[in-house]
Amino acid sequence: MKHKDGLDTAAVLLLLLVALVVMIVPVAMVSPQWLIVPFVLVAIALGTLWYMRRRLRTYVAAQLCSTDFENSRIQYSLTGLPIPTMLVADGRILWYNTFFREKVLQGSDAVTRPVDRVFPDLDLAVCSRPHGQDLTVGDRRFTAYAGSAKGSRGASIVYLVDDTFYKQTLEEYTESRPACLIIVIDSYDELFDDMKDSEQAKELEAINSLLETYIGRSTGFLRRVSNSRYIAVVEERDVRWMIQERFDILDKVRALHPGGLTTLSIGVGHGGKTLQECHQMARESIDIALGRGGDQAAVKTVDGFEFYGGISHGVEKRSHVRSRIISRALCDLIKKSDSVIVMGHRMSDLDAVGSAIGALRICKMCGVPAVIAINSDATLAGPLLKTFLDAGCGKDFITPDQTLEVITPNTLLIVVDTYQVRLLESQKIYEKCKRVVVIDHHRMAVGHIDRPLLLYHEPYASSASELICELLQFMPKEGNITPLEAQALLAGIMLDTRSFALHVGVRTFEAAAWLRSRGAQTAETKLLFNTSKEEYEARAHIVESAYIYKGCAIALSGELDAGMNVVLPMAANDLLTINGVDASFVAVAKNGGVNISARSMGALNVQVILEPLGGGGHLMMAGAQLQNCTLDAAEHKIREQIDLYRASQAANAAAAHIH
Ligand SMILES: Nc1ncnc2c1ncn2[C@@H]1O[C@@H]2COP(=O)(O)O[C@H]3[C@@H](O)[C@H](n4cnc5c(N)ncnc54)O[C@@H]3COP(=O)(O)O[C@H]2[C@H]1O
Ligand SMILES: [Mn+2]
Repeated sequence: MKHKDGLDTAAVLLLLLVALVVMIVPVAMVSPQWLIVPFVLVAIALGTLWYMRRRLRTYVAAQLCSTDFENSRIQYSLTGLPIPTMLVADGRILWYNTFFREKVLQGSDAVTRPVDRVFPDLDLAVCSRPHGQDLTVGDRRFTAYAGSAKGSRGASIVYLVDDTFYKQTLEEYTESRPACLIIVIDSYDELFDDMKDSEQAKELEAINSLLETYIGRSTGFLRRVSNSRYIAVVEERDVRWMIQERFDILDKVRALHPGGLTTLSIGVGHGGKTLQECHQMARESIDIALGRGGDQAAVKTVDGFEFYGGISHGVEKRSHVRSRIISRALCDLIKKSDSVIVMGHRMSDLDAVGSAIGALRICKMCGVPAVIAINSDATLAGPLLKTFLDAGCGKDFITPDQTLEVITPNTLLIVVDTYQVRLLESQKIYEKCKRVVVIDHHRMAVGHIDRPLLLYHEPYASSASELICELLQFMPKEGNITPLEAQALLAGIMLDTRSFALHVGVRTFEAAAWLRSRGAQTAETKLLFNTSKEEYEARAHIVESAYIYKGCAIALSGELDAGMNVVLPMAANDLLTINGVDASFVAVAKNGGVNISARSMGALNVQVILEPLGGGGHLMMAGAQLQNCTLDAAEHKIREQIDLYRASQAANAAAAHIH
């Protein structure tokens, strides 16, 4: 019936056309003004054609795609093929078989229509490749293959293989891969110890119901496995939205208390081959999340770790018992060694050298030969080193290369004040020493020393010197540190706490009091921080040039004279004393790169801000060294990270407001 309509229309149109031609010639000759009539008629004809194009197409399709093929062997061979097939020429659809009409076009017609209108995603060039092209039409999924049709010039044949089932299955497979989450309530014991049972129950119920709703959104389940620990097994699709929402459960739990008392840490393992592997990855992730101070999510991926959150202060969580155990274990390890090398981070500072001196004392008390490996020409602790050299302790300090000859398989390396391989004073020593101990207080970051024999890592301690003090206090009184050594350790603590202003806990004062009892003089210690007049001037100059951006002081400076490195961190400290400054960033050009020192009063986490730039450190003290970078680029990067940080802070405040 439809086809007949099409035929009628065509006949009518043809008649109209003939009538037109017959009319135009005499009219044009006699009275040209009447030419308007044929033009109107042409317009009507075209309009009708446009209006009827659908039916016309159906008609043409019926003519072309019918089952009689007097003229085409291609069509003949393709019609019987049980695969949807079409012929395309000059970007238009020329022909298709009945399967195509039914399966792909759902019974409608598309002959003569442009291919890119009917299938906007179809790319013939891509289809011609061996793997074809993925094509979605309606709710069906196809793979389209194309080839040139022999015998019909320039035309291509397009086959569509309907693999909806396989593609959906594959998608479902990837989406439903297992993933594991380990969730820990940070400082659970400290938090719940002083609470009444009823308060505990209320607190737990709030956390539980938040967690249950969160995991309830997923396809998986949640189990509490110990007082402070939960395990959730979910699917890849869930991890995706969790990452997309940047684990906002952290914010919700933090918002339970105005002061952010309750926080969570989450370790995520996904993408592993088995559930077991994912669980292992989640365990590694939670370790690093806790090692960085908690209140954050760590996700282990193939390329390493990614971190989300982590904007609040950690809660101090240490015990004397642990220090005693570590102290004994360290002594055992030292006594089992032929020799010990103590080493800090590159560009050693008072804390690195001070804690190294303390560690050296432990070795001496264990009766094992030991040295400190240090580059005395690249140090920020010049005055301290000089004091020791003047006191006749020169043989305790040797350059890293000199130690290489004496290293045996039984040499112990004690790394202090850093946990990162790339920041070590000497990579060579690290590579050569099989047995390593790490004593550090920095938040853990990617690229840390792998599997040390012993790890004394307390992100809540003020300094490495404080940690060493704790260990020394469990050693016998006789033969313990000398007054000069006590001074070195005190200097280390004072440096990292900015003279007891920041990051001090009860334990810091305990350590300082003990050092005092061992003969450390505060006034003399303070002298170790003195600088030359030139350094003082350079520092004042940098401070002068600073400007405030979103509550952060930013100062830039060209290259400083050699040996003036200490000016950079000192200027950053100075800037913090300005009213209304939450954090300071000082960037100084150095050997074609830029060194950055950042300090904060605690309202901002400068570690989080500098980590994307390849730096790190602490909540209140961080640094970064950018290679091949101009000052302008460094400034831009710093401001970019401040923007991001401030934005996430604002988002957090909003979340806290809702609760
Ligand atoms: N690429 C990177 N990746 C990961 N972490 C990185 C890093 N670059 C720097 N850091 C960390 O950031 C912290 C701050 O470094 P910054 O050089 O500003 O500041 C250092 C040091 O330059 C500064 N300093 C040294 N002598 C000083 C003095 N006489 N007066 C004032 N400050 C001094 O005291 C700070 C001691 O900080 P601390 O050793 O605990 O921790 C350091 C360092 O370990
Ligand atoms: Mn240090």
